[in-house]
Amino acid sequence: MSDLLVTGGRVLRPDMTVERADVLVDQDAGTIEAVGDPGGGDDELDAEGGLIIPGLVNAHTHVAMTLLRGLADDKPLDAWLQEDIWPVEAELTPEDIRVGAELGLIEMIKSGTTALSDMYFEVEEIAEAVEQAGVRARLGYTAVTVGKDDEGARADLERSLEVARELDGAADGRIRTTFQPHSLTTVGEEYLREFVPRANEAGLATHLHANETPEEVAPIVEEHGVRPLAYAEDLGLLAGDTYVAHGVHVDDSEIDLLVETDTGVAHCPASNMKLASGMAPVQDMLEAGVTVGIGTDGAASNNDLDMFDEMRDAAMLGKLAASDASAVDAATVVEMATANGAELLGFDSGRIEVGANADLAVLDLESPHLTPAHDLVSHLAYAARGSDVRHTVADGQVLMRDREVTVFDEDSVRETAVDHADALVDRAT
Ligand SMILES: N[C@@H](CCSC[C@H]1O[C@@H](n2cnc3c(=O)[nH]cnc32)[C@H](O)[C@@H]1O)C(=O)O
Ligand SMILES: [Zn+2]
Repeated sequence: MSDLLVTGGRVLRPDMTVERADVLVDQDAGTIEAVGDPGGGDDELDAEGGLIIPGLVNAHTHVAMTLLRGLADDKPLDAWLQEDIWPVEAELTPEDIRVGAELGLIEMIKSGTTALSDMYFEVEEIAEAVEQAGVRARLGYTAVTVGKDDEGARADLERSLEVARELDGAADGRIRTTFQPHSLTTVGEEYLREFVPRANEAGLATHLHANETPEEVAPIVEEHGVRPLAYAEDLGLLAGDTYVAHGVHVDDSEIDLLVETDTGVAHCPASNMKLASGMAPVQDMLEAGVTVGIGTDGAASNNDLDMFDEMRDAAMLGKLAASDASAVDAATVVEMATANGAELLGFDSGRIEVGANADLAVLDLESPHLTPAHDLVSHLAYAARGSDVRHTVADGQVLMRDREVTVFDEDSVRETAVDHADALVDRAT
């Protein structure tokens, strides 16, 4: 048996208290063996002057979109997707997606993220990158039917079912999957009526974009006479193990539906601000009992994958949306980015506790911007940055030690990514 002792630091416990403790990791089982003063350990990680926190969970992203970072900014969702993003994505090769995913995963590991929920295509490439990265992921193939003929539309949805079935449990169980209709407006009703019941019968979890912009809500209300999530429920989309990305424009009846159907929300504050999509009623959803996690969305609408940024954005935007400075407080955003995200993704992670998955990060506290340390939970939400992470561990394995990523050759991935991004833009323009 091999053990890893994370030693000399303080630990953030599930009840949001901080105590001085070491964490002993069972590397074979990939779980936390002891918290306190267990001693031992075949290997050690120095957490002196640091804080051990659960690895952050990015509940909604498109990890390979790192190659499109900074390519098209300052536009609303529809124009951004149709005029800029989709034409370039049409030129993406499997190799592009592989290196884009590797780059994104390196960025995540370097900012303390140990699990992600991803929506994209060429998912086999993303799965291989995730396997190498050592993190956990919910992956899937995203189906779009608008602009496709019947054959193309069906093939896309079949692919989404097939990928969800085939990749589930890959990478020793670190990879789980979801069925992924892109959204309620980009997949036609006839297709949703046919394929959603099939996904439910196969016991697949479902992840889709919903209620992101007013422009997406209006046509659904016009055509079906009901709010988008009522339409989704009618389609059977909320019957299974489902979570929706965004959930910005949800009314009280839809919040009730989310609670009744136990449907979670991946809140993406930076993307919602950047595309001017709107302000999600996060405090209302949390008070009603909805499980709300936090996601960065893709790097082209953020423009980074740093979950510390995202926690701060979630707190700030949540207060503004509620016109209440006490809304979406520091402890709440930390819980959203850890335990809630893990619950959405279905991983036994997101907390430093004996028996839980050994997914954790060690944060360096000895920096001017984290001094003094009146309240470390406040620092996590409002002052810390991804670059403060010293070590990252997932499934008991060290993915970054003293800021050195151990699972990829960072420089080589960065160089390859630049070449692929340049060639991609040349092809697309
Ligand atoms: N199979 C599809 C690919 C869809 S992947 C998932 C898509 O979601 C897009 N995307 C990224 N961010 C957002 C968002 O905030 N809302 C909706 N779509 C987004 C992303 O660019 C990508 O095209 C096809 O053939 O077009
Ligand atoms: Zn998205």
